[in-house]
Amino acid sequence: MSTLRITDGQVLLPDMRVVDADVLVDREEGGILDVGRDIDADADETLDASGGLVMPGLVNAHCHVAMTLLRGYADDKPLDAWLQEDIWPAEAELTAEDIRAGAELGMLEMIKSGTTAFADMYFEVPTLVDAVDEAGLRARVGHGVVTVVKDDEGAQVDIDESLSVAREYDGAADGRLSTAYMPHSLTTVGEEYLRESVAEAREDGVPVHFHANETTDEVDPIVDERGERPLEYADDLGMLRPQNFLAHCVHVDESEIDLLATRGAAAVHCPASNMKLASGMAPVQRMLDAGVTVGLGTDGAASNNDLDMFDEMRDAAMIGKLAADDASAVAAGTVVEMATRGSANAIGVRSGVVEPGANADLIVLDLDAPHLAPAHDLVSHLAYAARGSDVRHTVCDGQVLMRDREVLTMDEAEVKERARTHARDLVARAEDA
Ligand SMILES: N[C@@H](CCSC[C@H]1O[C@@H](n2cnc3c(=O)[nH]cnc32)[C@H](O)[C@@H]1O)C(=O)O
Ligand SMILES: [Zn+2]
Repeated sequence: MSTLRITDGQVLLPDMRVVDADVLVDREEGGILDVGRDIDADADETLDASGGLVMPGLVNAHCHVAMTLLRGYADDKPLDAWLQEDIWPAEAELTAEDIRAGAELGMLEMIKSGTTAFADMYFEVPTLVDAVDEAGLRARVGHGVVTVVKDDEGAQVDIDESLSVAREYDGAADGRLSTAYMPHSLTTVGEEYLRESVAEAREDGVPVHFHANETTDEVDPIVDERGERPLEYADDLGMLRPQNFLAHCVHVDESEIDLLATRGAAAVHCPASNMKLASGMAPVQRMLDAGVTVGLGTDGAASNNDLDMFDEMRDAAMIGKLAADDASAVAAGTVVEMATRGSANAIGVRSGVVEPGANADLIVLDLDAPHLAPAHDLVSHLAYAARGSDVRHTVCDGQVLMRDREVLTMDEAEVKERARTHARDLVARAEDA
């Protein structure tokens, strides 16, 4: 066996207690072996965590990672106009090389800000799979399907692509990659297409991930046309099942919250995107109280505009209190749980906790910054004061991806330069089209 020992730090345990301990990791299997003060083992590699907090890597449960290329390209518009006027025309020009450049930039940002696993809905999944493999992260990936603007043949091609990449790449990158079938939303994919394709995914045991109840503009037409709530419709289509996870869930009523809880489908809260597009305030505390699994995601960088999950935790706590009109709602421990175990459960990976048997997806946060002094309560700091730039080391699947703020799996300067070039050319093509 080959081992990694993370030494001399404090460790955040699954019950949110912080203790002085080392963590021993199996580098080959990529799992956590032991957590404790007196582990009796010589390790092949060590990582110094003195003055730091060892904690689970954050899990970004809803993202479009290559959208980093469109960061700052179109802001200050509601969802509909933003997608139709700016984002979709630009995305129509995307090439596989663009996706690769954008995905590498996004993963560089994730590794540097302490995210070790993510769920991604986008195009050119085989290219993303390669990029994830090289970056060393863990991901559940899928091809986003939109049928409404396509003829029947085009719609079928899109669906087949999504189902076939889900089948083909599950378990790739030494098991760090998993997949899902990803119809974009209940309004952008037609009913018959959804009914058939979701049944097919289910037969194959493939999870389903989609955007749901993000804006009232998306909810109202379903209610008007069908006389039922969107999640009742989704349930009728077989889309609310335990492995499945829904992005946003902003405008959900009590009956829909109950449906999520009883069916066991997870919600992924995306507070920054919901605020920026003025989509609304998700009833996060009510979903948690009802027993819904809630994860946390950034959504794409074009509606956030970064992929820093520490930012997202703070946003979730803040908007969660406003939504509940209660300062005790969505408390510090709740958002930390949401960004770690909640997200991991939502996307179906055994990460998000520092305990023996879990995936060795860990980060070490440097506690030395002025904004982290004094240290009355480290869980409070994680939710309200820490930043992605406080992350010192990042480990995924037992491999050190960043040591002392140096990313080992990518050339940072090259990745940034390539992304700048691809973004500039992409926007020029979109504006010529
Ligand atoms: N194959 C589809 C693409 C779907 S990928 C997923 C899509 O989600 C879009 N997207 C990004 N953020 C959001 C959001 O907040 N709500 C809904 N869609 C979003 C993103 O721009 C991308 O087009 C097609 O042919 O158009
Ligand atoms: Zn999204």
